[in-house]
Amino acid sequence: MKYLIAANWKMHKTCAETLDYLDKFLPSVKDILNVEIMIAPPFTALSSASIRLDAAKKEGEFNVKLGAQNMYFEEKGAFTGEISPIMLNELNIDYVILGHSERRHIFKEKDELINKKMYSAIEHGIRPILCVGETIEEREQGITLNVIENQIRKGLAGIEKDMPYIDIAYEPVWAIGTGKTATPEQAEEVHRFIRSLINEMSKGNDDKTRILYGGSVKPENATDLIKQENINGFLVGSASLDPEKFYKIIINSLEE
Ligand SMILES: O=C(CO)COP(=O)(O)O
Repeated sequence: MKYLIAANWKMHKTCAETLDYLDKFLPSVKDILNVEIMIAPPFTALSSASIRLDAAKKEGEFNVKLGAQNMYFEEKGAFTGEISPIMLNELNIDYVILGHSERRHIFKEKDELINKKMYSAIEHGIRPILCVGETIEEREQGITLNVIENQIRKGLAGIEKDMPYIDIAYEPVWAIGTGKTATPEQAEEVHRFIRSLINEMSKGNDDKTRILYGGSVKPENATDLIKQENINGFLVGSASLDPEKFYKIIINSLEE
C-alpha cells in the first residue's frame, strides 16, 4: 500500500495563488513515486488546478492527485451553494474529504449526512477520506475510542464492503490548527484501534484503506509520526500552504 500525504488547504488560496503554488511545488516532487500526494484546494481553484495537473501528467510519470474538500450527495437539483459528484468527475477529481471536523462542528454535519456523501462518492468513483476525531472534552472524559467507533460505524454504515475504495483520517479536534500535535503514541493508540475496527467491519478486506493522521503535522514531527505502525500517511492543514514545508513533510515521511 502506497502511503498518502494529502494537503487540505481549507479556505485558503485564490486561483492565481494555487497556480503559483503548483509551479513551485510540482517540479520538486516529480520524481517521488513511492508515495501518493494529494492537494485539495478550494472549489474555485479546482478547475485551474486540474488543467495544470493534466499538463504536468503529460510531461511524464507523476504522482500528484487532486481532491475536493467536500461535496453534496445528490447529482443535481435545487441545493443552493452545493457541489455535486458529477461536477467533480468532470474535473478529474480523485479524492473528496468528508466529515472534516470543521464541517461537523461549524456547519453541523451529522454522521447520517456524511454517510450519504460517502456512499455517493464511491458510486461516482471518487475516493472518500472519512475524517473522524474527538474533542478535548471527550478525550478528558476517557471516551475517545467510543467517539471514534461511533463516527466510523455510522459513517461507513452499508458500505463496509467498499473498504478498498475508502481512506480514513484521524484528526483529534484539539490538535487541528492549534499547534498541539498528538504524540506518536497517542496517535498510534487510536490508529491501531481504527485498523482493528475496519478489519472487523470489512471482514479482513481493509488492506487498501490508509489511516491518515491530521492535526498540526509539520516537517519537524512527520518522521516520528510516520514511524508508527498504523499511521499510513497524513492530512496536512496549515503547513501544506507553503510548498516548501509540504515538500519537507513528504521527504521526512519517506525517510522511514
Ligand atoms: O484539519 C487538518 C487537516 O484536514 C489539520 O489542520 P492543521 O494541520 O492546520 O492542524
